[in-house]
Amino acid sequence: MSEAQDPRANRSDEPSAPSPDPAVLAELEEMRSSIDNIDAALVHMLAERFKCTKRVGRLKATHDLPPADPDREARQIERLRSLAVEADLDPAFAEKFLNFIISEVIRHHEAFRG
Ligand SMILES: O=C(O)C(=O)C[C@]1(C(=O)O)C=C[C@@H](O)C=C1
Repeated sequence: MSEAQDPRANRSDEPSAPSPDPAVLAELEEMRSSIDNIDAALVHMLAERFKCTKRVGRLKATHDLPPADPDREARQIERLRSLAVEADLDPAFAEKFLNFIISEVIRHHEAFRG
């Protein structure tokens, strides 16, 4: 998107925002550093999960089992929704996130079957 199209771009006829207090910037940097650590942990955890599900996919393909198991998914969703509530995370978001991951896993499982 060009600067002209970007609604967040600073318009030349508007004064620029005052520079924030250095203490505010330091706090923002500290929080961003934690966010970066958490994002890295998420990537590593997802990589481990996909290593497991690739083994499951190979096993299912070898033994001619169906890629998807809706009963297992229903139990996973139920469990994650309840964990989300306990953790003060939106359960609908937790469910969407799990479904997003599982749909990618099923795509991998189907590719194993050829
Ligand atoms: O447990 C399985 O049977 C899997 O294939 C793994 C998995 C998952 O990613 O958790 C993926 C697809 C199934 O529908 C259910 C669960």
